[in-house]
Amino acid sequence: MVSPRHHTPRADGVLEIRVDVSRAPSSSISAVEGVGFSEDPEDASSIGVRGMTVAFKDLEYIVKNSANRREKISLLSRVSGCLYPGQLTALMGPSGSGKTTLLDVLAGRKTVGQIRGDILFAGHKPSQAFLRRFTGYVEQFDTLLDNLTVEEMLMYTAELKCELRESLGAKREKVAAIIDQLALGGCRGVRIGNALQRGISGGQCKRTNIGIALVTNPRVLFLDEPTSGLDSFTANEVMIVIKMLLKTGMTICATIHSPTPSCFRLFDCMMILLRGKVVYAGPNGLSAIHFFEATNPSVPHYGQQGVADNQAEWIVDLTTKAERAGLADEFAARYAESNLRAANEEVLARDMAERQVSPQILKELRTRRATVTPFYWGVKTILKYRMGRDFRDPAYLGPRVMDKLAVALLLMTLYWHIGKRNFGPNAVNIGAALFMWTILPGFAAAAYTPTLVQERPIFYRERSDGLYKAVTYLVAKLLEEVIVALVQSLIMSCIVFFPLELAGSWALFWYTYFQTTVIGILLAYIIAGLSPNMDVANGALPAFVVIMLFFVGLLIRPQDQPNYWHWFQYIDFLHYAWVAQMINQFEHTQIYIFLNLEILTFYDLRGYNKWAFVGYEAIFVGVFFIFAWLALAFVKHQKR
Ligand SMILES: Nc1ncnc2c1ncn2[C@@H]1O[C@H](COP(=O)(O)OP(=O)(O)OP(=O)(O)O)[C@@H](O)[C@H]1O
Repeated sequence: MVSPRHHTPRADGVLEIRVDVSRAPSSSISAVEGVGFSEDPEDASSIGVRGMTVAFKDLEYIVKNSANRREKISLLSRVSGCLYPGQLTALMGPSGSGKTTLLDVLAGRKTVGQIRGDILFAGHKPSQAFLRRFTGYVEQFDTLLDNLTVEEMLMYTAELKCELRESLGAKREKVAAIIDQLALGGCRGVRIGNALQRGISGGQCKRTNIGIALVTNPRVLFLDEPTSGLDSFTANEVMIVIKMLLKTGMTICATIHSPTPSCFRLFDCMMILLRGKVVYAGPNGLSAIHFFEATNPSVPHYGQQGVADNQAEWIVDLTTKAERAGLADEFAARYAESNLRAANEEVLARDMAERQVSPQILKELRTRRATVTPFYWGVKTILKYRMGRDFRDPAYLGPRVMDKLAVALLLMTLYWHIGKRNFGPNAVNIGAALFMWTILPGFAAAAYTPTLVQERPIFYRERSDGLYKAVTYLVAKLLEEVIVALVQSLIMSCIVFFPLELAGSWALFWYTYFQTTVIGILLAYIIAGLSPNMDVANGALPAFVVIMLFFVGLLIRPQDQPNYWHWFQYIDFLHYAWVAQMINQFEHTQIYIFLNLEILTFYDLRGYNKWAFVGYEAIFVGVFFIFAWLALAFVKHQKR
């Protein structure tokens, strides 16, 4: 895109665009006057700059039309342009014009659709891992962990995103510098909070999100509506902070809908889209206004009475009205035929040419590793920052402990000393008590779905940022739950086993319950991973558990089940758990129930090894773990 430094206003106020291609940013050293930004880190380190030219040509983005799934539509049409180091570029246009779509395409964040055209970073096609590791993307909506303070959130990201060889001290210094740079010092120790429990302000949230993107010193920073939802003062404050980042030579591109005049002035260049087509690409401000006035004689003149009297408003008014009047194609055609476009194309041709870059940059551009920290480090860091806070949060512990405690107390009081009354019909009651004890972790698994479903935007953002792999997140979440389950199961099994005076091994009684809880957690993760939202998860989990209850063995004996349902008991982990508990209870007694049938014989369980059933159930831990991983890693609910 022709940079502002290549424009001169004429005496009559009309912008004359003089392109000196030989001086336009094009090679490894950009020719932005007076700045001398470099794409070579060796040079960069000496002058502290890190930008990179992003050139894109004839971009098309094709998706299935959501209004008619049999039809395909193009949301971007032949979009070409360039982003330069040390420059702040605005992507403007009315709502729905394709700004976020273009930003996502450039940043490699699209998960659906087909992209055509070329996108080059420093003249080279980047790997997907490069985009995750060396570019920053600030989403429109905040994706922060509300339990952490601002400083913890940044340290958490730094520990997951920076190379292990960087010391903790160096990461702390980096975070301190970011806090300073983003003027977050006043709230560094304040909890981020959420809509219900207020923490930091909206502007501080936005700056914390920017801080997260800055942790690894990105070469290119993409921001989606960085000022949306902020009052004009806070919006200006955030934009000034972004503008300051240009000092490092970073390449920055932000979508912006209706900027305040002060925000608008901070942009160096802009690209305006209408219905996915470029209608202007060039310097910001008067240059754009003069372009529209010169190419569309019918547009109201800037400064004319009754017309918006600030540049940003004039441009927003013009483009929005043009879009609503169905003039998007006409505006796009005028840009396509303009000298400005021809000049832009000439500069772009230079920017697209493959250039020599340092081996270090080439290595970055070709990297295949989006995540730099190893699996164990990821698990440790997630637990370090999240677990302590969660364990102190009653809203976290409550659903994991209280429901089980209530049922355990009910079992204790309802079946008090039942194990002592070892006669016929009472054995059926003992079997029922063991049944309730066995199925409790199945129903209680409902407590584990919300965390995964609600955290999904954060999980997707952190994965896109290359913080960890799906398996790291899964193991960390599971370990955190397993610690609670371990303590909870030890207490509950004592509350139930001893007051009921049950027979057999307490270890089996406890361990089977604990193992069933772990399988329940994994089942909840599978369902959370497959469900598009909480409503589906809430409906699916109890439905699945209820189906499993029928095949546990108590409600209908396996030998009485019709052949076509017989297979189900083998995939019902609760069946194995209950059988193990029943054998544990009755293997050394001979209690006769209906028709003088001994209880284990009645259920066809006599002669089996109880620990074998514990072992069969253990297979579900492995199988469900794999399913949970597949669901988290490959089922994409984010369609962008
Ligand atoms: N699958 C789809 N089928 C049809 N239209 C779609 C599809 N996906 C996106 N769109 C449309 O593409 C357009 C571009 O969306 P995008 O989010 O990029 O707009 P935007 O300019 O960023 O808008 P805003 O300023 O409101 O965020 C919108 O009009 C949207 O409705």
